[in-house]
Amino acid sequence: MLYEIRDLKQRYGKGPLSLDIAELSIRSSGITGLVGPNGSGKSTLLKVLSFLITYQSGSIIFDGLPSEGREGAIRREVTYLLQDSYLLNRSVYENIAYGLKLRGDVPDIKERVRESLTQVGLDPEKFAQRPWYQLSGGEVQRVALAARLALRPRVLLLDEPTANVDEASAQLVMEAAVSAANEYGTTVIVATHDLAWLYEMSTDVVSLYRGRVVGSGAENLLQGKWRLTGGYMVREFIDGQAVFAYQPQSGRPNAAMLNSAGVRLFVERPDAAHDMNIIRGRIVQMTLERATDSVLVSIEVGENVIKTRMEAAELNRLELCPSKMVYLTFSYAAVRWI
Ligand SMILES: Nc1ncnc2c1ncn2[C@@H]1O[C@H](COP(=O)(O)OP(=O)(O)OP(=O)(O)O)[C@@H](O)[C@H]1O
Repeated sequence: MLYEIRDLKQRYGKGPLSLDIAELSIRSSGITGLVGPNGSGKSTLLKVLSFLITYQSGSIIFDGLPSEGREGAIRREVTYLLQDSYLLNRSVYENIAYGLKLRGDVPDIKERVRESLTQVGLDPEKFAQRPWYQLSGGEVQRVALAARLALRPRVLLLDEPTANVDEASAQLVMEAAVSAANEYGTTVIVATHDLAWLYEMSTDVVSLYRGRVVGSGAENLLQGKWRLTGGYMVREFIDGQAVFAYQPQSGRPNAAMLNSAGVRLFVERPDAAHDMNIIRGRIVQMTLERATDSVLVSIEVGENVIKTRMEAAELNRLELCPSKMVYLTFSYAAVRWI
């Protein structure tokens, strides 16, 4: 494991806790996707992992040793790419060479710049001497990534790296990050809403909600208005369908998680069963998931998307494909309160 976090609490000023993580491990050379609604703490966690901000309590073990007192040294091994990158007011070449020159330990800077430009899909002959203002938004983001890859970082932290770039650039950014993990053993951690990152590229997924780690990604967050009716919790969707769950044991329910493992799909309406939800939805996406080698199926139900994993053979047997209507079943007990 590269990071081992225990009992970490972080808040900005006198505000509420923005991170409250009992335990989280991030393995070396993997691609970890961070997922969660806006404000759930993804960017804050990236900043903590890069030691750019401090936390109030808890501990982080980095590479087997406590991080306390080593923050400066760790910061040199970690590099951080934001959603919108800024380049120095110089050529592409100078932007990438800058960090290498600061380090002073790279014998062939020219070659390293060429390699990293090629890695992000930019032809060095065409791009190296271009000034920054002759680049598109997607190219700026790729040059910024190339500048980080050139450093061969131990850890590459990416915060919504493909949110504001064209589709081709987004694909190249993803591929470059994956190749850094595979070729140089870089540990990649990416905060994103992009399902392709999360389920095609990631080897691990961490789900955050209100600063806490609530699962490993394929859980479904059923936010919104739940009401208590006849001893059950009920959540109505805009299409008139409703989902039932047992009441939480204690405390006020915030949001509900439905683990994808509890969801089954049928083409024909299955028979009703005791304390079992049966709802209808449309398949909107199917993604081969690298980490598990199964297929993640996303089904739209009212204003929600519910995800479930299936074996490819089972998908073929049921002849499922995007746009097909299906029935989903899950027991009332499959809904967990967080
Ligand atoms: N500099 C700051 N000062 C005060 N509060 C902050 C600061 N940055 C973030 N927060 C708060 O910390 C919480 C977590 O925010 P964070 O940006 O980490 O979430 P996020 O999951 O990255 O959200 P998004 O997907 O919108 O980027 C939020 O409640 C946010 O308002």
